[in-house]
Amino acid sequence: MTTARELALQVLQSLETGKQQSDTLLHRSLHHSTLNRADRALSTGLVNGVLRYRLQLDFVIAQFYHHKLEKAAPIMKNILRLGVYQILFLNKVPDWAAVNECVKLARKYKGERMSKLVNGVLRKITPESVTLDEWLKEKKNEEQLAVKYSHPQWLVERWSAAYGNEKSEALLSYNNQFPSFGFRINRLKNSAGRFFSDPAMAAVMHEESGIDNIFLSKDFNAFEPAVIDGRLTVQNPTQALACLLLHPAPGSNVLDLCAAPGGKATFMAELMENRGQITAVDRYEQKLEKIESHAEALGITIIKTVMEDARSFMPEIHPDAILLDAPCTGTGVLGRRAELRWKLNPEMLQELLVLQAELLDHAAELLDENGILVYATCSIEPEENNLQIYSFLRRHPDFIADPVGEHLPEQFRQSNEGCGAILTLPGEHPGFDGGFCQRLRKAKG
Ligand SMILES: C[S@@+](CC[C@H](N)C(=O)[O-])C[C@H]1O[C@@H](n2cnc3c(N)ncnc32)[C@H](O)[C@@H]1O
Repeated sequence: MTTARELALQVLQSLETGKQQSDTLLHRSLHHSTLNRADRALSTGLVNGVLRYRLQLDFVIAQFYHHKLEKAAPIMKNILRLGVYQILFLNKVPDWAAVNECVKLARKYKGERMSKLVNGVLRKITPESVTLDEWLKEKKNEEQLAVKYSHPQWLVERWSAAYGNEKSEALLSYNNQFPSFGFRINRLKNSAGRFFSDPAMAAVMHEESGIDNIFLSKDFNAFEPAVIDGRLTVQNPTQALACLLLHPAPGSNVLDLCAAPGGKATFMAELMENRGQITAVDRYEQKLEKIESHAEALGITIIKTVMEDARSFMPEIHPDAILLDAPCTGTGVLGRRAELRWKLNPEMLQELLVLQAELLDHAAELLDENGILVYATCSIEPEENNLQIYSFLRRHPDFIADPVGEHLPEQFRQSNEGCGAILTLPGEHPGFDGGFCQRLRKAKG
């Protein structure tokens, strides 16, 4: 039988070669396993922990491993990472148990000689023998932070430059915490009062997010049945802000240019009381199927999906409003997507900036006078957010920033009223991911 640690190792190994995300792989492996609840939680915690802390774990292993770690087989690195993660971060697992289990895995997958090597390295690693501060004290500040919070150094340097050292350290720390889930109550089927009059739902730990009909909870499983039957949608409150900024009226005609998997399209349909039309464009057929099944579960009938490149899509009539939730680096959601921080690089950012500008330019052409354009990202990089908008406004003097309006919670209205933009940094507002949204209006047709 596959143990919790072996399952975690298998998921980590699949990530080395495949293109799928860790949560998809974990979900699939757990679905087919016979592990009990505690072991499932252990596998999940190990995969997420090893992915997040990879840089720090490798730094620690390198102090005790007397060969070139880069040259070790990926499975050896992953077994060592699993061992060190348990020793340093999981207080409930005794060190000897962590070591023994990793030695067994090394024996099974790499033979006796490698199991001895794993044993030799892991036995030397204890919370006392790991003196990170001492090892790092000669390094420059950004390098220290990169290892301490296990983030790529180029990102640490960007955030220190953009937000200063203190804020940047708070962001790094937040990204290693277990974030809450946001749940949106489907107002087409329910009110918040009615939803929580169900004693099974009321009994689960949850808190208000500050946005009507959206609450936060760490307990995904307890709310899953309500997600399946369409009373709830999983949505972080930051994602909801972009829809509230647009706030389409019932009966209006909205174009959602990068729509899948449909979290925002379905929220806009709920705000529109399922009256009017939302054209949901995305490039990928499989992703559009997700919007369709999502809308069906929620009882939404006004979303029409279109598979096309949003840089050339031409609607039959000009819409009243466009939501452009652009592809982005996702640096506002690194706490939620454990491996994403290692997949990003500065070249990718440059490519995305070009794509975002092209999408914005095409969206601008599709609006008539007084048409509304809301641009959103789940990034906290200024180039993808306010700087992207400054360039857009320079290229399109017919657009102006539009006030954020009364549909937003008070805390987001205060300082943002005039500029029409909201930036949330991860952890700054409890439960809110990082992200950006901007409301623009075409002043001249
Ligand atoms: C940030 S996600 C959108 C999330 C979505 N708005 C939601 O709330 O669920 C960006 C989407 O843009 C799509 N995309 C990327 N490039 C595109 C393009 N050139 N044309 C249309 N869609 C594109 C991706 O497939 C992805 O689904």
